[in-house]
Amino acid sequence: MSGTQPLFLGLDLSTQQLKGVVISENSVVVYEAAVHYDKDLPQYETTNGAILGPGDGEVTSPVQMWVDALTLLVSRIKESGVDLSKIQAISGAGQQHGSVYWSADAENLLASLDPSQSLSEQLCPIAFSQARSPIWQDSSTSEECALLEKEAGGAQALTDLTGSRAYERFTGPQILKVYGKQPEVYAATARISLVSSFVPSLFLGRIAEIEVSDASGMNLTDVFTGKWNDQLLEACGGPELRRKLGPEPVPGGEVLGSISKWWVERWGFSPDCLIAPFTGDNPATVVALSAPGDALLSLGTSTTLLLSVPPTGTPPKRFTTSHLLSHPTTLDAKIAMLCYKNGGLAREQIRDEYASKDWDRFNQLVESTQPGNDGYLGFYFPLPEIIPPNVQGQLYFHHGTIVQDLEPSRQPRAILESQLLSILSRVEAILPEHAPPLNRLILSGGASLNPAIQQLAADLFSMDAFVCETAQGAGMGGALLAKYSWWKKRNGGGSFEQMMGNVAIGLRRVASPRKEISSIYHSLVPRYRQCEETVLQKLLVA
Ligand SMILES: Nc1ncnc2c1ncn2[C@@H]1O[C@H](COP(=O)(O)OP(=O)(O)O)[C@@H](O)[C@H]1O
Ligand SMILES: O=C(CO)[C@@H](O)[C@H](O)COP(=O)(O)O
Repeated sequence: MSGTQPLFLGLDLSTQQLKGVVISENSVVVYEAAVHYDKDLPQYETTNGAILGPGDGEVTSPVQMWVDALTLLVSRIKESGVDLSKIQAISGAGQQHGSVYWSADAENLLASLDPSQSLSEQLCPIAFSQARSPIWQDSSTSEECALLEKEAGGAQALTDLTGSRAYERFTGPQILKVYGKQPEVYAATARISLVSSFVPSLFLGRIAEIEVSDASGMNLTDVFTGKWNDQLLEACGGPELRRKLGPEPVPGGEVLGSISKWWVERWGFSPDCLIAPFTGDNPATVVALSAPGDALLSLGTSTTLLLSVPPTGTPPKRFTTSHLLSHPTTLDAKIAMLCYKNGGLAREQIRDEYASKDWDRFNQLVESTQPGNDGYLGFYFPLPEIIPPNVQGQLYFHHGTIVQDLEPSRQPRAILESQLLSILSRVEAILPEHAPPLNRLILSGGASLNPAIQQLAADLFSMDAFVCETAQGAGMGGALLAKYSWWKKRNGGGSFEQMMGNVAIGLRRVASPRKEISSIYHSLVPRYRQCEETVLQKLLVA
């Protein structure tokens, strides 16, 4: 497959799957594949890629499952006919915030991998001081968040410095929990990786540097310089944390090194294949699919709204209710983000309960009801939510008054409308003053190919909605970052935009807003806000 031309591999180790996108030099998708953790690796007994508990709010994933997923994915890519020796560079993305704890043996083991044995056999469990990694769905660190905000001088002060107030899922509070509550694990931990720096470590044969944009989801860096902040490091892990995290974060598109011998000898990769830093799945999607003026709605396990903030002389405002992230390839640019935990899985629960576990039936019900749902609104938070923080449960309203029940046929529309109205009610506030007005809605992630969701999103945000040729926006971003590292090495430098040149990633318009329906949604925002106030009073869990 793909003749003699150079290929680039982008991986995305996300919540439910590990995905891979192979692109050609002109950025066309040559092959995509995925390993679904629950289905393909059932021995790890995950549900939607994760394990809940044993502690309250704890959510983890087995590190060995991710190691096995990587080799299974590479075997699928190879079996499909892709010539692995043509892959010039590998980069990718990881679900944000999750952390991997390496033991003191890890560096040596990674450096001396034996091609006659599997990665899993050689690394698991000995290379890790914790067999399970806390992931972004974890909400067990409220105590640590309060401590960190106090240390930083309050929630706003921490937000001004790092781009976010302390969030339970952010890696700083997660590390503080290990430091404070499992001192023996902390002491046995030589290095800590993000999910995004864990995967390139397996390719490099050494522990990889953390990438600057994903580092800004830790509450440990200055969002403007991209550097570790000593006060925050000390607060989350004492004097040893700097060493455990490794060097200062690196920008995307750098060359970290070449692929290790294990991959060359066992799989047939070229010894010259470059390994570039992986970033977070959300920043990777921004890099691949959007520009300032786009609202990017990622509909994966989480639902996230991402805005690319162009460089400017004035630093953008930081809000305690949203995130500002460093940008993977442009130090002065930023990414504004809203993230919801109850996204895809909450929609799936409604599909299973009221639409016979079938998306077509779900869509029929959406289409058989009217925009605005005749005054009904539903709020759905099976897991403790991020926005609004720490609410859990379900609540229905009719014209702003709580009602006990909602007809089954109205449920699919109710969940879509309330999830998206939550974003609409916030998006204006997080758009920085100097950013261009929003004029395109880009959809990505598993639900982005659903036509009922496409139309409802276009109507609700009053923008044309577009999708990419692949729903794997983060994998595509990874592949482009891989190509960028290769291109930059060949050209002796240059920006990501220069590398992209005139080759725009193909976006297809899938829905256009209908004016009369958009105005119904806009008029619903005050009512939505009023109901959300009630939700905060009734469903707050912490
Ligand atoms: N036709 C569809 N309509 C709505 N949602 C869908 C559809 N197909 C898949 N999904 C959703 O996509 C989600 C997975 O998306 P994906 O972007 O792969 O997630 P992640 O990257 O977090 O692993 C699933 O939870 C599923 O609910
Ligand atoms: O926590 C966040 C962002 O802050 C999540 O968006 C994770 O990055 C997981 O992403 P998906 O697996 O849902 O794409």
